[in-house]
Amino acid sequence: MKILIDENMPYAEALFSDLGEVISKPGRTMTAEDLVDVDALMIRSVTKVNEALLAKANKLKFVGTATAGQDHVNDALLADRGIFFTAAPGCNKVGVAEYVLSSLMVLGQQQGFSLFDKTVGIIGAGNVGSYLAKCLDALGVRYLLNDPLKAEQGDPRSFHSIEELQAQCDVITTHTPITREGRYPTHHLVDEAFLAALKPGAILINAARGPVVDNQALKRALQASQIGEGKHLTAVLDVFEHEPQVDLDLLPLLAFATPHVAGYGLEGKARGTTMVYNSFCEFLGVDKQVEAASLLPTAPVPYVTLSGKWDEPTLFSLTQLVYDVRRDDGLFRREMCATQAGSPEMASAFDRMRKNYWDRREYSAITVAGEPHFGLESLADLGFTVEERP
Ligand SMILES: NC(=O)c1ccc[n+]([C@@H]2O[C@H](COP(=O)([O-])OP(=O)(O)OC[C@H]3O[C@@H](n4cnc5c(N)ncnc54)[C@H](O)[C@@H]3O)[C@@H](O)[C@H]2O)c1
Ligand SMILES: O=C(O)[C@H](O)[C@H](O)COP(=O)(O)O
Repeated sequence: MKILIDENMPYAEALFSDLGEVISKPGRTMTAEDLVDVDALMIRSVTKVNEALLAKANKLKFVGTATAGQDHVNDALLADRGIFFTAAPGCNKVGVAEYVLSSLMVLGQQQGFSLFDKTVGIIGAGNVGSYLAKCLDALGVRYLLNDPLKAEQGDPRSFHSIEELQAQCDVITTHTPITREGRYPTHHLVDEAFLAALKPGAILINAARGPVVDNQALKRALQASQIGEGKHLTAVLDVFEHEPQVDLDLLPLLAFATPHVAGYGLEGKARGTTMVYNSFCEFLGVDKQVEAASLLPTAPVPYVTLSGKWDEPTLFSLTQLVYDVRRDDGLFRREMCATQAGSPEMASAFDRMRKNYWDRREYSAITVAGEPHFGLESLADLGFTVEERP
């Protein structure tokens, strides 16, 4: 059996080699030719599964994407051809939420505000949005949820309109799929009118899909904001319209910019790979299942002892010890600015940074020890492993 995998899928080569012959290729440039005689295809978001890719897929029975987003896969086409399809919903929700928290805490330090005083608007209350809400609950930070689809499905949480978010929220963060049809399309959900209705000083974060935000409208709004016209806005983008190409006029206007790595924790990638692996084993009727946690190394700083009840600066230190968005932002800007807009070198640099991504961890990789009254419960709710000491 031949199994074709994206080379940017940690742990996949070792796991899938147990089940067949593994061929590993860059996901973005896979072609129809690569699928000749291939039985199973394991991908990430950069491989478009469409008519063109499947044109020579004479043996394909299974496609697995180790990602939450599924917009790169024509699932109706796979169903038509009787090809089994599976994804990894929720695999990287923790990483994305920790990306948002890092961005807000660093911005708080730079702009002189406390996250605890802010109201956060979460657009899209699925896996990522709900996990972020859980983290904000742990910290006691106010938030409003917007998700008309969940509201219509009878989700018992309290949902708010976009207008309510725009009027009340200091931060708006998008966690929807990219959709162009239906009653609630998300393509350019954040457009000129959306931006004009934000509170002065608002922060916008997009770690969903690039085209959820109209990048040209955002650029105009940020340019106006910079020369003191319009309202003062701050924007953080992990995803871009037309990536791996990046608008070099937009880049300097962003507070933080990263190459679609918000969900790139080692845990998230291991979960994505094992979810697809486990599903493939079930599909084959093979009695094997792998726990993502069993694949993970110990974190570089696995244990921290608190000397007292944590406060905001301690929370900053603890969370940034795991993930500081400035690390990715700095490297990304250097890499992008060394290339020409629209060039193949820019696309290569974008993908290289993702392929060679560092071993980022989630809060759970650190055990925080302290006395019971040090506020360990909220840290546990935030995702840290905690150890109570008498
Ligand atoms: N940057 C990254 O690394 C990264 C990582 C994970 C996911 N993502 C992206 O984020 C998206 C969300 O991830 P998830 O795991 O939470 O997906 P999910 O499917 O669990 O949740 C998406 C939610 O968005 C809601 N939604 C759809 N259209 C909406 C609209 N118009 N307005 C408000 N809400 C709407 C859905 O009802 C659903 O509850 C993914 O589809 C993917 O595109 C990016
Ligand atoms: O949808 C997701 O899960 C993420 O956006 C995505 O997986 C990011 O990583 P990639 O698949 O592009 O490597």
